[in-house]
This record gives sequence, C-alpha cells and structure tokens, in this order.
Amino acid sequence: MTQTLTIRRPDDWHLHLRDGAMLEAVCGYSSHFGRAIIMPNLVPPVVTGAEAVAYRDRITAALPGDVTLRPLMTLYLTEATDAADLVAAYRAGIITAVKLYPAGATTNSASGVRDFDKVRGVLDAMAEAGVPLCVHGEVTDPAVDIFDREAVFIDRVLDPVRRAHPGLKVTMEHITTKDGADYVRANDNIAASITTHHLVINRNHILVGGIRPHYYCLPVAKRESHRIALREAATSGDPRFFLGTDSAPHPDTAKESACGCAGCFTAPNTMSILAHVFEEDGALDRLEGFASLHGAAHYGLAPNEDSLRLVKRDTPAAYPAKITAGDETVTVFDPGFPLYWHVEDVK
Ligand SMILES: NC(=O)N[C@@H](CC(=O)O)C(=O)O
Ligand SMILES: [Zn+2]
Ligand SMILES: [Zn+2]
Repeated sequence: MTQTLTIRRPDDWHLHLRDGAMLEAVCGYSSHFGRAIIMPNLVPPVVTGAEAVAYRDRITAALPGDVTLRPLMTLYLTEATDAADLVAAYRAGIITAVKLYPAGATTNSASGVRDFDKVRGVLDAMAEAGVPLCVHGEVTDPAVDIFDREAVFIDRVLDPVRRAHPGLKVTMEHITTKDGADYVRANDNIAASITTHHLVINRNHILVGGIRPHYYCLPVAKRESHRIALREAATSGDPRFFLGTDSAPHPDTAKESACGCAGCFTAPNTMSILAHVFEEDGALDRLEGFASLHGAAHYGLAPNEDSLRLVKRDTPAAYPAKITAGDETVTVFDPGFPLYWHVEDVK
C-alpha cells in the first residue's frame, strides 16, 4: 500500500555546502529544497558582502543544471565586521542573515566573537535595518559541561544580547534542549531551527557500545528527554520552530580520528527521515509547516510555489552510505531504521 504526501517545496534554513571539491560533491544532494541558508564558516570565513557574492557564484556554478536550489547567503560576524558593508549587502539582497559563532564553539569558529561588547554597534545596525541574526548558542567556558553549554548560553549571552537589542530578529540555530525550545516559546522576535538528526539521536547513540563519530555534532545531542522535547516542538505546528538540517559534511578521515570533528551529513536522506519522524508522532499533516512554511515566514519570505511529493512504499528508499568528494569519502547520516518514505520531485 502506498501513501502519498504532497507539500510545498521545503527549504533548509541551515546548510553547510563548503567549497571546492566538497561543494561540488554535496550541493546536488540538497536538490529537493527550494532555498537554503548557506553557512559562512569557510576557511577563511565569508565576512564581507563581496565575499558572499563570490561564494554565491561558486555555489551556483557548482549546482548541477537540473537543480533549482537557491542559495541564501550569510555573513560571518567578527569583532571587526563593518556594519555599513553588512547593511548594504542586506539591502542589496546579497545576504539573508548574519551568523554569530562564539569563538571556539564549533567547526571553523576561531574568527567568531569573544567579547560581545565589541559587536554591539553592528547588532544595533542590524536591528535598525531588520537583518536577522542566526546564533550558534553555546558558551565556550571550559568550566561549563559540554551538555550544559546551550542552556548556559541562553542565560549568559542570548538573553542579555536580546535585552540590549530588543529589535533584533534572532534565530537560535539547531536547538538541542528543552531549555532552548522553552526560551523560544517564552519570547518575541526569536525562532529556532531544529535539525533532522537531533529529532532522531540522543547522546547514547554517540557513546553506547563504542564511540560513533558520525553521530558527533555540535551542539552535541543531549539526553532522551531533550530529544523528546525537540520532537514535540517540531511536530507541534508552532511556527517558531522550523527545519535547518545543519547538514555538515566532513571527510571520513577527519571524523574517524583521535580528534574527530563535529557534523552530521544528512542532506541525502533528510526528507525521508522527517516524514518517518512526523508519521511516528502522528503529525504528518504538520510536516509542511515545519519544513516549508514556518522558516520562510520567520525570514519574511513567501513559501515556494511548487511542491514536493513524498511517497511511502513497501520497500525502503535507497540512499548511499557514503559519497565521494575529491579524494575523500563522506559518510551519510544513518538514522538506524529503514526509510519507507521516498522523495519524488514534482518539478
Ligand atoms: N554542527 C556541527 O557539528 N558542525 C558544523 C558547525 C555548526 O553548525 O556548528 C560544521 O560546520 O561542521
Ligand atoms: Zn552551529
Ligand atoms: Zn551548522
């Protein structure tokens, strides 16, 4: 028995496409999305409007001819960011948002912000011009346990920054805790993206029966009660929660290492996993809101005009276990269950 679900074409509000051979290898796997907010944490990072234009052009050139994905660019906020350049890039339609990485919090965040007082002027200019701020919400204080870093960030950084700049529109990226979901529900001018993998794994998946580097990402998956809180938020129909896959490809050699880096590569099977998750929670009718409507509304954009069809079949959907990128391989996220929902593009 097949079952069909047709939704407005979804968007990915948090995606890493990288550059060079990795960009070439991965960008086609996001073809089912209409738009994607592209993260700027390249080495060196995308800091100026001109760099965003150049990166956008490299992405457009790398996309296979039949892929219509529209990259929405971001700038990487540093303590030296030029507010005038940033606002001009936003007004010119070059960028959709600005990304705040606390220095040292995650992959390629070394150029991020250490002293939040140094970016007050830029945040004021962003609030004034209506430029959305996307936040990687973790403190880097070595005294704070890694599983507490998101909750502590809310109290120590996010809430004070929002109070100092009440007009600033904020996306709390890839929330991993009930604390994050509750904070978003309790406040205005803030929404949260939720990844596919954080709806599926908890911290046991990373650590029980051996260390599984392909489940390691940042913020790190938390205990089961938090995963359930994220599932509730994502499937609730609340427009403050939307999809940002945080699909973050890394070469297997960098993941399967004595110091494995953070990131899960979910682009190839994200929509199949999400359909499975929403069906499991009796919320298939809310998948469209989460994946296709809420994020666009938060960013002040219209939903996509066209659709995506998901078909549940008796046989699992096929996806590669690994893909090749230049001389390297990249492991695709394994949800740990077969995926009966097939993505059938209706272009
Ligand atoms: N999420 C991750 O674990 N990694 C991301 C960075 C990020 O989004 O924090 C990456 O760039 O690899
Ligand atoms: Zn992040
Ligand atoms: Zn990310």
